[in-house]
Amino acid sequence: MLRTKTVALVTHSELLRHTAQAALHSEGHDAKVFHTLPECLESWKQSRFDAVILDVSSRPPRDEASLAELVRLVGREQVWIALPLGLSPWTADADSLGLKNRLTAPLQRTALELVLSDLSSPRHESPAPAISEPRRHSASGLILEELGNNRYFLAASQKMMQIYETVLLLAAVDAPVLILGESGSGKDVVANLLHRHSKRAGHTFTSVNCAALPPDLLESELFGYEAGAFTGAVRAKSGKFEQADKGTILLDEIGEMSAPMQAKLLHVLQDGQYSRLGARAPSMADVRVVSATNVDIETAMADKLFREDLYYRISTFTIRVPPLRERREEIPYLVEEMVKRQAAIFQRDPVYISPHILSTLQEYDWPGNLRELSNVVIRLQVLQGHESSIADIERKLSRTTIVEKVCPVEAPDGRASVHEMRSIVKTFKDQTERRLIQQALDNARWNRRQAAVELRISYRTLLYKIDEYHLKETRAPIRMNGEIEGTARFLA
Ligand SMILES: Nc1ncnc2c1ncn2[C@@H]1O[C@H](COP(=O)(O)OP(=O)(O)OP(=O)(O)O)[C@@H](O)[C@H]1O
Repeated sequence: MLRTKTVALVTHSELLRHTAQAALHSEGHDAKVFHTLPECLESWKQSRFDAVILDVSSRPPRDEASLAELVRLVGREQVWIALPLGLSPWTADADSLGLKNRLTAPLQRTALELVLSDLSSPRHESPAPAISEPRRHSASGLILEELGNNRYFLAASQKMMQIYETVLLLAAVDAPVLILGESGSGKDVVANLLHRHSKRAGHTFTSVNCAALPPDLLESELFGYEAGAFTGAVRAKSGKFEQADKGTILLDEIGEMSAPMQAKLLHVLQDGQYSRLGARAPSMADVRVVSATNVDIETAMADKLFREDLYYRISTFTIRVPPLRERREEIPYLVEEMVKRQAAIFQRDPVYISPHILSTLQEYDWPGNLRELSNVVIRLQVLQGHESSIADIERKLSRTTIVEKVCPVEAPDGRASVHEMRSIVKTFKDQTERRLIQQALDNARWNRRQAAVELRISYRTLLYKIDEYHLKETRAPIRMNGEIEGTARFLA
């Protein structure tokens, strides 16, 4: 049976205090919350706890001596430190004390769950160093795998960890895989990972964007051509299927492949043979075919835009990569990794990402997924964490909030028509205008001329607006003697 654990949390954040207590209690554990390290140390002397989480982002006073003492008493393995992204003096303390258990601030509930699952793991029965393996960083619970050319696969959410497990399973079988997901969500990365874990890893991984080329060009790109196969084909050229011999080919954006090309590809997949354009004899294709698309392939089939028989050929297994907005808990880890890599590229220190920026990044919906996130991180690195780097995102976020407030009910098809959008914008404009005018009038104690000057509109316009918005004096008028009507009566 799982033993109840007591986790000490050093934080200044009330929100985290509540989240942590709720998370720990719901799992049947105890939480002790302290504001400072000395308080935590003092309590340890009374009764011990199983782990300490130090939340540095809430800016507790820095206290190296107490931290060192706590680490000595509690044990390095039992201390987790939640560091903000980028450089922080606490990072140096954590380094010098050899603290390997690091979490990313602001702390999330999932991070607490990680600490708990780590506490329940066998390594805590017989303490062993928490040094991360090259691939799995058990302390922070993420998977980070290099794919070459500064590309990597990072998984820190349950959903992406499951994808990683699925990829390992599918890598062992040589069957076609179809990867679905929005643009920029990481389909290419997943295909690459699949290749690297397969027995084909020693051979080429290549990808072809099926939407980028017209059918004829795509055919020669995939299968190659012989000299003289068409005007301009001076020399023979190998195609991607040939170049990827014994390796893996990714047919990216397959959902947008033309009908004639779909028919040709189907033949290749059925017979395992392809022919260079103009060739007399076919060649054998020893290639694993992985396909990817962001098109809704089922709708494409229903609309007769995608062949059903081809679909069944390419989709023995299907992996759905979730959009970033469905795995927001991963954003701090992704940002940290991206910052680290961008800093190395720009030969600068990793930029400090403030908790405010990080929470903004976590709130945003990321229609461009990780590609968009990566661009924002580049901006942050170049502009040294200046908040202007995320001005666009903040604008889009506030726009969403306004629309949600003004039009909380979604249209049946989930979209708002142009007409609805106009009316939303007008409602919002009217509400704001009304509020501003009311405020100016109140400030001017309903002296209309003064309010008009303040609002920089004409007196006539103001009168018109008062009428239009049915504005009324909300304060009691001031009498000539300076007493407010009513108040004077009350006092009397
Ligand atoms: N799990 C991940 N870990 C680290 N980086 C990732 C991950 N997923 C995606 N990326 C990065 O995000 C960017 C977009 O990823 P990728 O090209 O794989 O997306 P995609 O779904 O294939 O996009 P498209 O549909 O536009 O081809 C790349 O820079 C990639 O390295």
